[in-house]
Amino acid sequence: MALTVGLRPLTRALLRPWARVPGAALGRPAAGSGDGVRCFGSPRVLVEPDPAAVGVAVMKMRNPPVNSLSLEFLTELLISLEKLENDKTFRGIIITSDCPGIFSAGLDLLEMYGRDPAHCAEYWKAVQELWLRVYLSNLVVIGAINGISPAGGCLLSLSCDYRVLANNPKYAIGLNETLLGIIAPFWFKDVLVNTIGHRAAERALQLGFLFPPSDALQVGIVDQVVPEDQVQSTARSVMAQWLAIPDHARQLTKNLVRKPTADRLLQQRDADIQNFVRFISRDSIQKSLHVYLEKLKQKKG
Ligand SMILES: CCCC/C=C\CC(=O)SCCNC(=O)CCNC(=O)[C@H](O)C(C)(C)COP(=O)(O)OP(=O)(O)OC[C@H]1O[C@@H](n2cnc3c(N)ncnc32)[C@H](O)[C@@H]1OP(=O)(O)O
Repeated sequence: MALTVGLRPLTRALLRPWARVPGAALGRPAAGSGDGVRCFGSPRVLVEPDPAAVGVAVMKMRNPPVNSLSLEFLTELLISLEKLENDKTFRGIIITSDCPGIFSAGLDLLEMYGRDPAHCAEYWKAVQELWLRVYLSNLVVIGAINGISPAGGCLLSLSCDYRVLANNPKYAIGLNETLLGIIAPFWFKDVLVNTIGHRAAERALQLGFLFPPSDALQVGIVDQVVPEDQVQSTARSVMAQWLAIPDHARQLTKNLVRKPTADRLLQQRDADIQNFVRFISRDSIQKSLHVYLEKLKQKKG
């Protein structure tokens, strides 16, 4: 899949420090790992082969405190995913979090608040890019959702082929954009509609529902809810089932199902960026973000 990234300077800047992280150089055996065992990643994205499953990589997101999807973090995720996609050793990835109780807090509000239009445009391009990369991946992508997953975190989860959520009432998942006074873009909406159906998506989106595990399972925004200590093992068993299907048949079928949705964005990426920049730059939207950020701060104090 040839995707235009437009992130090259940042990508290059990010690649350099990796070489300085012992055992973290992409595609090279890690220090302390056995010969030929690939263990790679970046400061915020830990990627390791699953020791219990051949051809499976576990990608752990580690951008504390809440795995918010900053531009740097998105870029690291993109690079890791691209490397995995190109590494014929791997047929599947399990995406999970290294931040206790939080899968991902979604898009980084500080990338959208008080920023100039050029920054917002670059940021949105990276958000689009991550979605396309995960959604259209040739690999089997399983989400092992071990924490709360609002908005952009939910989109990332919805882009996986299968979602396993830990059964903890704090771990809600959903597209809660309206609660922030912002609007989920059409492609977020499309993915939700594809997953839970039109009527359920209509309610969930307008009301900004964050579904706790039992409701999430009932509405179908996740495929399975399991005790917290079984999330990884369940993801692994599900992966085995998906990997039992010949890759070419599964990949072409995935493409058949997902391409029309992806194409809707691919056909209007620039317009989508411009819409985002126009929308997010409005005074009223900046005020809403300010209020929401203040609420997050006050919650603490
Ligand atoms: C047209 C626009 C389309 C946009 C589409 C998608 C939008 C999004 O994805 S917007 C992001 C939506 N996310 C949320 O609503 C989640 C917000 N966060 C929370 O509810 C809580 O932080 C969370 C439940 C995830 C974790 O709670 P706690 O463990 O109690 O942590 P804190 O709330 O104290 O947060 C720690 C620290 O992180 C900052 N934070 C949290 N979320 C974000 C975020 N999404 N972006 C940037 N920063 C975030 C929070 O403010 C705290 O910062 P400090 O006070 O500086 O420590």
